[in-house]
Amino acid sequence: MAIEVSGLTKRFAQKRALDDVSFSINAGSTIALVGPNGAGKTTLFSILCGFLQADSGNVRVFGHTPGDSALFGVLSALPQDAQLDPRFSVGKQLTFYGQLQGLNRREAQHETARVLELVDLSEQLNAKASELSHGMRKRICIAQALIGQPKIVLLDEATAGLDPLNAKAIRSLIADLSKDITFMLSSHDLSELERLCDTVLYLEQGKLTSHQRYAQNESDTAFLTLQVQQLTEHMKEQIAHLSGVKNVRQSQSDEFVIEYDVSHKALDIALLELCHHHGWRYKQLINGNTLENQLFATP
Ligand SMILES: Nc1ncnc2c1ncn2[C@@H]1O[C@H](COP(=O)(O)OP(=O)(O)OP(=O)(O)O)[C@@H](O)[C@H]1O
Repeated sequence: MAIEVSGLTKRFAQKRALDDVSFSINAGSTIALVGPNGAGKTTLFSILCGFLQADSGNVRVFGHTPGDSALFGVLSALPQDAQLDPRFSVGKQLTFYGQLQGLNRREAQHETARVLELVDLSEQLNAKASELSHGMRKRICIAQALIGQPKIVLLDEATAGLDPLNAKAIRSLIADLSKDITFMLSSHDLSELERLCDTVLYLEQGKLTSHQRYAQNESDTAFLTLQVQQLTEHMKEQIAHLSGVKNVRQSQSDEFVIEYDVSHKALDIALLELCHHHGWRYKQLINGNTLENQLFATP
């Protein structure tokens, strides 16, 4: 088990930042930590890293108490407000960080080259952090979190404020590395999380209100999400009449979530034919039920 948390509570004065939180995560999972501002995500990260002490409850990371020296180099984190020192070169800072992890100078330099290549910034080895763009600095901070080949990496808002290309580069890197590393990602970008993660922890006012494996389907039910340009009368009823459809729910003003029997594999085609037949203009047809719809479904 990568992470086991039971009855975790953390207070700041009267405020319960985490309130009796329990969950467990298998090694190899990619976990989304979701929740509104102030929900307790950063507090949870800080406790897992050993930066903050819990008031009560039990927390284990690969069987160890957070902060235990056995987790040195095993767990690493990118804090939300991670900063590089503007005065020193990227290479110097990453090498220093590697040495702090117990590598000798040569090993640390080698490791610096490896992680810079991972984030596609090898040419910036001698650049000072102050000379880099925001996106580059963020990628360097991610490189720093990967030094020493950790088994679990916590990334708090790794792609916040990045342009689409930089964000995509980081997502691909996480997807590539997730075969060997357990990632826990906090983000407000649900579409990003649903592409990367197989498990979702949803925190709200310090409470874990949802802990689900985001496997699209392990039952005989599948989902399609249809977004249309404009809703027309009886659209919902007409979709519901298609063979295999179990339920149709309007999730947004222009969106339906269609639950259907998984044996009706050609329902997507039938749906597109129905759109064509009625002249409905659709924006997109998504295979599955979006994370947003799963978390914020209105009954
Ligand atoms: N050092 C602190 N002192 C006092 N209160 C704190 C402290 N750190 C966090 N809190 C409070 O604990 C609650 C949880 O904060 P936390 O930063 O963990 O939320 P978050 O989910 O990470 O929010 P965001 O999405 O805005 O980053 C908030 O009400 C916050 O005000």
